[in-house]
Amino acid sequence: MLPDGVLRGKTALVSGAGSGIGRAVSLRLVELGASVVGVGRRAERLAETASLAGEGFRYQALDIRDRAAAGAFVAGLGGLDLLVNNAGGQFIAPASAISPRGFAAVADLNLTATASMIQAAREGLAERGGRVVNLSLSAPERGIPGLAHSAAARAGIAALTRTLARQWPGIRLFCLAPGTVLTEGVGEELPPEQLARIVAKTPLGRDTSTAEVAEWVAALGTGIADAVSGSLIELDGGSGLVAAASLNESEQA
Ligand SMILES: CCC/C=C/C(=O)SCCNC(=O)CCNC(=O)[C@H](O)C(C)(C)COP(=O)([O-])OP(=O)([O-])OC[C@H]1O[C@@H](n2cnc3c(N)ncnc32)[C@H](O)[C@@H]1OP(=O)([O-])[O-]
Ligand SMILES: NC(=O)C1=CN([C@@H]2O[C@H](COP(=O)(O)OP(=O)(O)OC[C@H]3O[C@@H](n4cnc5c(N)ncnc54)[C@H](OP(=O)(O)O)[C@@H]3O)[C@@H](O)[C@H]2O)C=CC1
Repeated sequence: MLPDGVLRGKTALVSGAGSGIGRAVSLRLVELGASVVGVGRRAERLAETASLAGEGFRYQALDIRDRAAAGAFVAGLGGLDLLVNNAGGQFIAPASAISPRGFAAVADLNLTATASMIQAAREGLAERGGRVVNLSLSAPERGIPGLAHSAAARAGIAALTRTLARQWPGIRLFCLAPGTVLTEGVGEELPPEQLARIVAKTPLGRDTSTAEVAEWVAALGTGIADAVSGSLIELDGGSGLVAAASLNESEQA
């Protein structure tokens, strides 16, 4: 789809590069010519991505919630063309079963640590007219039963994305919100029958592939996206138009 070599000379940082969407994004960016730095907590998963990517990908084991280490690492990279905040996740639970610590853990990963990554990369991105792509959830503002903590955090990132798009016009920022992407990670959270039911309810009756997410991330790193900033782009088969999926058996808990 995108022309060969369109990202040649560009440097990208991808969090959560050792699995699922983050791995697919990293491989595609390298294929299009970018130099990619991948981070995540598990070095062995990052090493697997490196063996698939070959030259053009290097990695560092890093917990993005460790503000000091993450900040120093990101700032040490210098000029950056693309920051992909893909590391994220949550546990599925009724709102009434989410303890304050559970809420804080999910908010920390998906909101505060992600915001710190953007802050740490700001100078390096500004030098190069860089871009930030924040992976989000489809329709967080419409509410997602089962994901009260994560929906709140991702709605926060959407608001941050819009605010920074106004305050930092030298950097373009986007939220990219897949609906259901059948990764190992989502498979650990939900059984296949429930995932199939969620997918069947989308207007397009389909899931989103990791390759499709990767192509959008790559496109947002090119001139195609020059006229856009602050937007939430939903790659969700239209599911957010009808209602965000409920991940709890009962919506009232
Ligand atoms: C269609 C779907 C769309 C979405 C797709 C995807 O995102 S795909 C990606 C899919 N992959 C993922 O999302 C990644 C998987 N998720 C994770 O890695 C982790 O949940 C985490 C990083 C979000 C938090 O990790 P952490 O190490 O910081 O947390 P910790 O272990 O230290 O616990 C802190 C608090 O949380 C509480 N708590 C924990 N679990 C549950 C539960 N099930 N129930 C209730 N509560 C739970 C725990 O009890 C404790 O509170 P307490 O008892 O002290 O009051
Ligand atoms: N799959 C889906 O249907 C959807 C996914 N998303 C979002 O897309 C993103 C990728 O999801 P997916 O690939 O499916 O799932 P994964 O669970 O495979 O991806 C999450 C990645 O984040 C990394 N990560 C988690 N916590 C941290 C941390 N504290 N510091 C650094 N890295 C961390 C994990 O690596 P490690 O454990 O080694 O640190 C892992 O590589 C997530 O934000 C997810 O919520 C959004 C909508 C739908």
